[in-house]
Amino acid sequence: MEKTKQKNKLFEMAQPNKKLMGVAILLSGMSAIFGLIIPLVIQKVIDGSGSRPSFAMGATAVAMFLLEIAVSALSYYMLTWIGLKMVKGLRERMVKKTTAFELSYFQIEKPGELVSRTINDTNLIKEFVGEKIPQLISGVVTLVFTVIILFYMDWKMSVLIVVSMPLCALFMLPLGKKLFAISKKTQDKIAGFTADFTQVLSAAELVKASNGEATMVKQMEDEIDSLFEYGKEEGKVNSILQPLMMFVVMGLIMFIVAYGGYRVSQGTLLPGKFIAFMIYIFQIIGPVVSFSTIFSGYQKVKGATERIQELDQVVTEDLEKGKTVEVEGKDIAFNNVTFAYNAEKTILKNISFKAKQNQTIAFVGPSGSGKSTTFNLIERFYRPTSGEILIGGDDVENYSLQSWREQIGYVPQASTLLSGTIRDNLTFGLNREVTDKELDDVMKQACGSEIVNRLPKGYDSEVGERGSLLSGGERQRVAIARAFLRQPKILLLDEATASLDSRSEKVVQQALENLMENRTTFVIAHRLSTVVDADKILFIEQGEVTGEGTHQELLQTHDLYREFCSQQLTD
Ligand SMILES: Nc1ncnc2c1ncn2[C@@H]1O[C@H](COP(=O)(O)OP(=O)(O)OP(=O)(O)O)[C@@H](O)[C@H]1O
Repeated sequence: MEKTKQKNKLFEMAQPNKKLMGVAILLSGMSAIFGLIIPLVIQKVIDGSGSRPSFAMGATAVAMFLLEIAVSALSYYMLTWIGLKMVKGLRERMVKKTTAFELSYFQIEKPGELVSRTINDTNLIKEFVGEKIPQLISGVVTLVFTVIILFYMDWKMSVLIVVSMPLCALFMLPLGKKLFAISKKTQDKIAGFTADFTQVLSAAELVKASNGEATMVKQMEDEIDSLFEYGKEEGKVNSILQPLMMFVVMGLIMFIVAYGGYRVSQGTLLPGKFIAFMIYIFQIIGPVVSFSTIFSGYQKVKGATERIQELDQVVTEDLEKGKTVEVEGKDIAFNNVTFAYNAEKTILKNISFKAKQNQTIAFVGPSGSGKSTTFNLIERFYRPTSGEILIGGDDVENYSLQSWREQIGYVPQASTLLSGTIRDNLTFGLNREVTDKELDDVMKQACGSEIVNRLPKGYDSEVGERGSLLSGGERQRVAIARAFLRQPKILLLDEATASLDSRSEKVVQQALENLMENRTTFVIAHRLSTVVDADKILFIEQGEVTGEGTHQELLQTHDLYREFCSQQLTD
């Protein structure tokens, strides 16, 4: 029961072209039948009533042979195509699905696991559909027809073969099962290895700065060692399985040759029939041997499908559900918002505040008090556990995520860029053509014209992996220009602490001030000038707003704020 369910799911997920698959299967069966006719023709040619082998018979054998090759090639190609198409569909589905996962998934799972599922697991499925299914179909057809023909030709010899088949299986089955167990462990290990290795590569800076190379190499070596051990185990089983299979098959053939030879010498079996019989035996050896690999292939595919299906359980975002939001002229408010990432700890407790259009609201407070979490809620990466976020008095949940996020420009503390060109980074996610004039304008507003002028290829210069070819200040300005290009109504700024030198900082600060003009801005403030200029400051301690007002008001009423200003804020 379970088996059928899994298989159905695979086909449901990958949606193969059923008609084409039917035709390919039919062709595969036909090629097997052509192959079976050939020995019969050969028998007729040899035993044909004492006369010379006829030309027509010879030509028929050759024609059958050519037909078998042509039909089998066509069916093989069609099934490979179907397999590839299934993998293409599965990969597209997985990429679409994984990019829609809620942010929390990426904060827990290792990205390498996903990469392994999308590449390795789907490849297993392709191999199964493209190689094992054709083998299975032509194998079954060949086996069934061969057994019928053999019985028709000589039942005594056929009984010998049919009885010995299950005996072969008896030897193979336990070894096949062992092989499956090893291959499953290997697949899991490969996924883990991919995950860890991807992580090491993406944290190269940290690894180098902490002299962590040796530790990482050691960790990778351990994984490579266990893959080596599994490989050796698999090799051992195979090294027994292959000769054993050969031994059994050769034993069977020798027995049949001896018995058949004896019958020919006694005159109870015609030589042509004997040769045809032997050809049939050779024809079914392949399929019988391949059944064991099909069995283990199916088990692997089952594992792969299960892993892919697990992804269906992950919660995804529906970007388009809801009305299109219009922010112009509306207040943004938190109404008694409480939030917890998990059951262990409540991070924000009953937060309420209101930002009028184009006001600047600054969040100040000790590290870990929940400032970035507030941003996460405004971006709607997470939902409040209770309470609501309002736009013009209406719950933001009523509006589509896509239209909401279109209204928000986010400039993080240390801007990470995508690998690609400056143009790619500026226009990323935009669904329209952008002219160089527009890019010039936004780079100017972001005080970044000189970055583009300096680079030989201008906007088409590569920024390197995560923007590593640019300086921190340059990356910031590209990120600010990106925000300008979107013309967002709401701005989320996470001010840099001390990562930039004073000249860069001044330029970046100027760019940010340009950006903040005529936008409702929420800023995690680390600078005195920002809090002095802010319309409202929210002092957050352990997830609670303990002070609210202008800089002057808080200076007078809030002891910790006063202390904070003198110790934590720069300039
Ligand atoms: N994805 C997450 N899952 C679980 N807990 C989290 C997650 N992100 C943050 N936290 C926890 O939530 C609390 C508030 O974190 P947050 O990043 O909002 O603080 P912050 O005020 O922005 O701190 P900082 O000024 O140091 O950036 C911290 O205790 C943190 O450990």
